[in-house]
Amino acid sequence: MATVPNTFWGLPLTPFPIQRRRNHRLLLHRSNGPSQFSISTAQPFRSQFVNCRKLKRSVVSSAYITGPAFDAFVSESDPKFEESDDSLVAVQPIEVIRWGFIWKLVSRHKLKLLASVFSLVVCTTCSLSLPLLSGRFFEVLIGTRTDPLLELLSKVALLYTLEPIFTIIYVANITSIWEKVMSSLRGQIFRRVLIQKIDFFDRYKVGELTALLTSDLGSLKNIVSENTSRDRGFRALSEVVGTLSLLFALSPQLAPILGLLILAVSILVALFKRSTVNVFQAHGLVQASIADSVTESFSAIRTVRSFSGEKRQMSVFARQVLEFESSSIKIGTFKSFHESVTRVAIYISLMALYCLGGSKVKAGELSVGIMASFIGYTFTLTFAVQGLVNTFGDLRAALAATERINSVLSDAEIDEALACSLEKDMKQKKVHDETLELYLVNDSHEKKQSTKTRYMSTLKFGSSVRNLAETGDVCLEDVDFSYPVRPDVEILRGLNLTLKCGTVTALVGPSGAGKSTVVQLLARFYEPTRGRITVAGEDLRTFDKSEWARVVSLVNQEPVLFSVSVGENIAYALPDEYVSKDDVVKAAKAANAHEFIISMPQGYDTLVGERGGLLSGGQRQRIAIARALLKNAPILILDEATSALDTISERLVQEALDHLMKGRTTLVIAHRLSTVQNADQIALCSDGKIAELGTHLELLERKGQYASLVDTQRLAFE
Ligand SMILES: Nc1ncnc2c1ncn2[C@@H]1O[C@H](COP(=O)(O)OP(=O)(O)OP(=O)(O)O)[C@@H](O)[C@H]1O
Repeated sequence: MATVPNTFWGLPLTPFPIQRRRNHRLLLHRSNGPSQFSISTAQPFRSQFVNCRKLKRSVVSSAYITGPAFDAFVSESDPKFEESDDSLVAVQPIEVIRWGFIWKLVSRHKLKLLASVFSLVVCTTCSLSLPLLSGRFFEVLIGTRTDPLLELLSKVALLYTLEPIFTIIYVANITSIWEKVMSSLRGQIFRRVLIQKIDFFDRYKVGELTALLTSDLGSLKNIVSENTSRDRGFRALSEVVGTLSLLFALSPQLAPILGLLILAVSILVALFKRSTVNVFQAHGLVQASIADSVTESFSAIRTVRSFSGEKRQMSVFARQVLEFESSSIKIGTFKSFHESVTRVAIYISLMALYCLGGSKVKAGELSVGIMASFIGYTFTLTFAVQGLVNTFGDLRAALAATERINSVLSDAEIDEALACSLEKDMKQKKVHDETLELYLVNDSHEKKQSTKTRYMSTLKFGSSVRNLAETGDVCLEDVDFSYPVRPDVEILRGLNLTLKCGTVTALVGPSGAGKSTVVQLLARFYEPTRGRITVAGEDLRTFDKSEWARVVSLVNQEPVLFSVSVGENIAYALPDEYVSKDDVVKAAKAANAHEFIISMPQGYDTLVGERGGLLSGGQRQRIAIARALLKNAPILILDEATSALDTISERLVQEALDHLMKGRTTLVIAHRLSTVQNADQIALCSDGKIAELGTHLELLERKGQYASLVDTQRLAFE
């Protein structure tokens, strides 16, 4: 990684408008300095897509289509529906956390694994040798054994020295392996959430999704990180196995007693495991809802304040905390009950050992030393078994959490077109950031992967998408649409609309008519349930999704900014490319944003706060416009601001928008008369279709819905 001094964004200055620099293998990273970014040169990605070249090419004429199979407009053949084997594989859900996958991640660290196993064996051998030596020591003291005391003591001292040293080696290695596995899993889960279809985000709350990556994954992490001590996890398991083997070797008559003890405890563990599944699952859900409630309260703090809603939020939070409390108490009760029963079983076994072992010693069938060792081993076994019980409790919680993660992130909900685009981008090394190595684990079902890759090979991307978008009309043809969360409510019904290349189309209509829905379809957040969208006559679904995102700029009424600096927010226009400070400044100037940016304390380095909360509405708008200018996409979708901007701010925003719209195929959800009047065509959306289409004067003359909207000022005209 090299740091480029004296430049704000790190690259030589380039003329505006911004040219897309596909050859640069550079990415921005925030460095410590106030006004410079360090640049990482591209690291070659270890390709996870080894199957790509081996693909059958028999279906290259097909395209990957995420819409319904019955779409009569899709002329090209689609392997998803042609090849029954592959299609079956494609719809089988693959769990994001599978034991096979975890093992694959663990086995990447063979040396550390070997060191862990070796140190575990040494630690266990040391621990298990001590009761044996104690028995001998006892026999030497009472004179039944003649071993030199010093030799015995030095053996004990050696064990006391080795055990802590190998404990360090064991804990350090196993922790390091597991933390790396957890990082990969975190990455996989985050990626899996990111590539879900948009309606997934309509169904799950942010808090619930956050909980998957925090508390749920935390439970999985605890299986190892909370179980590295002597009386937990693998060490406990190895001590149980080792102790039992030693006991059987020392006294085959007494060992079954302790064997019974283990059996009793194991049965209890199994019963505990079965009885607590639901309790742990419910506990996880309550925990997630607490996270959700906190996120919601704090992110909507201004709304809470404005309604004096603090008491209500406190009451909602308190209800959830009390639920959490009662579920935690329930779990505690289960644990305590289980612990007591386990202890009773152990005490009974110990009593049996004292009685039986004592009588054998008295009868001369067992030496005092072995009996003493037995008592020592019984305690070792007691602690180890108890530790195992606790580990099983953690395992239970981890299994419940894993089940929750898998059920939420079933890959049936993945936006396959987006997933394919992302994979292709990484395959073609368009994304250059060594931190992304975290995601380069081939977790896919191989057969499914090859099906996906075949789809990928048929998508239009790169310059072909850009050329089509720059030269062709965008047409919505007979589009029907229902939101997946409400499939029975038809929002669009046979909507037809052509956005002529390089012109401005104003979309107007009453609230709830479906204007924003049209925008969401054009942005490909959703796919039409019937009909199609074409660009220069080509079905949009045959386009690579990421490439489509690169040729469309969306500017919302209330743009959301990231909680980074102003400059970084503008540079987000080209997230995978290197952006020079000059490019950013030019875009900001064209968006009438430069003056207010440089008047801020740290200029372009000023942080904008969460969701841009430290800026005014007009400033946020202008930064969003600068971002769109920098993106320089040929298609522009604009939701005009209705918020009460002051006159100066509104003029500045309007000028910036005029600049932005120039020469682009633009769809604007229009709220201002000036925008509507200046548009090349006006489309009136009503009842899920375009009811009227024409220029301002044409539509006024028609004296239809548009004319009455203008009369009643319901377009929020100036
Ligand atoms: N994510 C969603 N899931 C389910 N239904 C939705 C979703 N978004 C919008 N709707 C519904 O779709 C219908 C059309 O909404 P849309 O936002 O497209 O209207 P609009 O014309 O843009 O309205 P406005 O001018 O008030 O913004 C509404 O009835 C709305 O409730």
